[in-house]
Amino acid sequence: MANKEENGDNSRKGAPTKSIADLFKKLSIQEQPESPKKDMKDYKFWKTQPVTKFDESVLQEGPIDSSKKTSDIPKEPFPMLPQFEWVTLDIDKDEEMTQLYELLYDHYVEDHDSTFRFAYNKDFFNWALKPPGWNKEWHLGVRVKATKRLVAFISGVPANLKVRDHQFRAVEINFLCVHKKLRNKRLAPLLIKEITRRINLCDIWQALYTSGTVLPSPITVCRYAHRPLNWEKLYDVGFSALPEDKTKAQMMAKFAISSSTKTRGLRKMRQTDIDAVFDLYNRFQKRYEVSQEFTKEELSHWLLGDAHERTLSDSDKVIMCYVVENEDGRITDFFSFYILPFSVLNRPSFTNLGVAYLYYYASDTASEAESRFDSEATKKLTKRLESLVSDALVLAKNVGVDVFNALTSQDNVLFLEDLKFGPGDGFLNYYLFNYKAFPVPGGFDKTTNTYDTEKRSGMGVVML
Ligand SMILES: CCCCCCCCCCCCCC(=O)SCCNC(=O)CCNC(=O)[C@H](O)C(C)(C)COP(=O)(O)OP(=O)(O)OC[C@H]1O[C@@H](n2cnc3c(N)ncnc32)[C@H](O)[C@@H]1OP(=O)(O)O
Repeated sequence: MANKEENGDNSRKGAPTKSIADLFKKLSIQEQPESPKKDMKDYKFWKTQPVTKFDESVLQEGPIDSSKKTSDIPKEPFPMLPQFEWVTLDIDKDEEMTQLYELLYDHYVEDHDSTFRFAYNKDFFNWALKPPGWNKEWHLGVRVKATKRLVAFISGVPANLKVRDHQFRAVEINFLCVHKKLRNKRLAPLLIKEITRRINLCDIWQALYTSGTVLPSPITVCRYAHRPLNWEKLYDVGFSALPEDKTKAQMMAKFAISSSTKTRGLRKMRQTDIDAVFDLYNRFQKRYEVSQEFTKEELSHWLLGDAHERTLSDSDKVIMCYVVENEDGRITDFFSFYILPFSVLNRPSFTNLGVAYLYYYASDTASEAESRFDSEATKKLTKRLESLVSDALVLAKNVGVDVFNALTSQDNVLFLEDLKFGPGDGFLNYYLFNYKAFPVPGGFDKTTNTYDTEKRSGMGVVML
């Protein structure tokens, strides 16, 4: 397993100042799960919301408050502070898309010395915010009345969730952001209440969201892992450091990636594969405790992107999906990853750092096994996932990705260590709004601080 040293934390030689784990932590994607949380009574906003309390033991799964009907929901927006106004952002308009991009670029991330930033772009937002059934009303912003400047945002997209045997309509909430100068003024609770109102009016009462911040109460916590693909560049931009006892050549050799893929029958997914991929996805995801039930149209969007995305060259794509077609023409596996680069500031030699995130995958391998945890089935699946994800690393590197990230969710812990993903320092909390659920394994063991290959994770959903 690549440890902190190998990823460069703490033991530094020369210029680099950050490690991969450190950087992603600073970018506030994550936070230690043990980070001090307040007493429940001090969550002035969250204690008023239908969420599981920290010390509450869940006896039965299901909605927390199912008493409300759409007719009970106010038709008018919540009152806004006098200098500000609500705005429903129209990201089909270039100007409004740019405002969103600028807000998030400057204020969403928290790299303290501002060397790296998420390089969001229009294609990414079109993919992330406009899946089938998207609702403009759920792209909610706040503007300064006098200048019309966009200073806060929150978004929701529709999702059908399955928590164990229960399926329900929900939304996924993402990109909550308040301008740095307006922090700690209770704008976030207002945004959350207003988006809840707009979603409730559509007769939807549950939501899934993730955050690095500890809130009442995570249903699971997953850990990030990082796999350097271009160690030398990561070193040059100050992203990775050189351990005292290693040479640059040794580090490059350690993280070397072959230039071609190995799986026979591997090719890009096409629209015509959707029936087979849909079937594979459903059979594979059934094995998890929390999953998302897609329509074929939704799955096409999430794996192939929208019509515009499909015309982009590989190096500009946001989402990439590959299938394995066997000799009989049957699709046996698929995997996907999405790309969200960082801008590198103050470094003349590089302007961008390619970052990919493992997304959905499925395999026929061992699918006939009665239990997900059957030992023979696990062995076979481990081997298969190792080959598939190795190929994903090759493909990502070929389109300019420098570091490949994965969580400990899905079945990822089966291959992370062997494929040299270094465990990150940070964690991602998953939350359900207005739904009580038993805890879900997150894929790492807090007591031994290792990937939990025994229980693995029950979280099948990948959030952006
Ligand atoms: C049915 C439909 C339901 C739909 C809604 C479902 C719920 C969706 C929930 C949202 C899911 C978002 C998913 C993502 O996008 S997670 C990404 C969050 N964004 C960032 O980290 C970007 C940088 N940070 C910021 O822009 C601000 O610091 C934010 C906006 C995060 C808070 O702004 P600010 O720092 O100026 O604070 P405040 O004075 O306005 O408000 C303070 C209150 O806000 C609570 N707080 C702090 N951080 C978060 C957080 N990440 N999720 C939920 N609540 C959070 C905090 O505990 C306190 O409440 P309480 O402690 O007093 O109780």
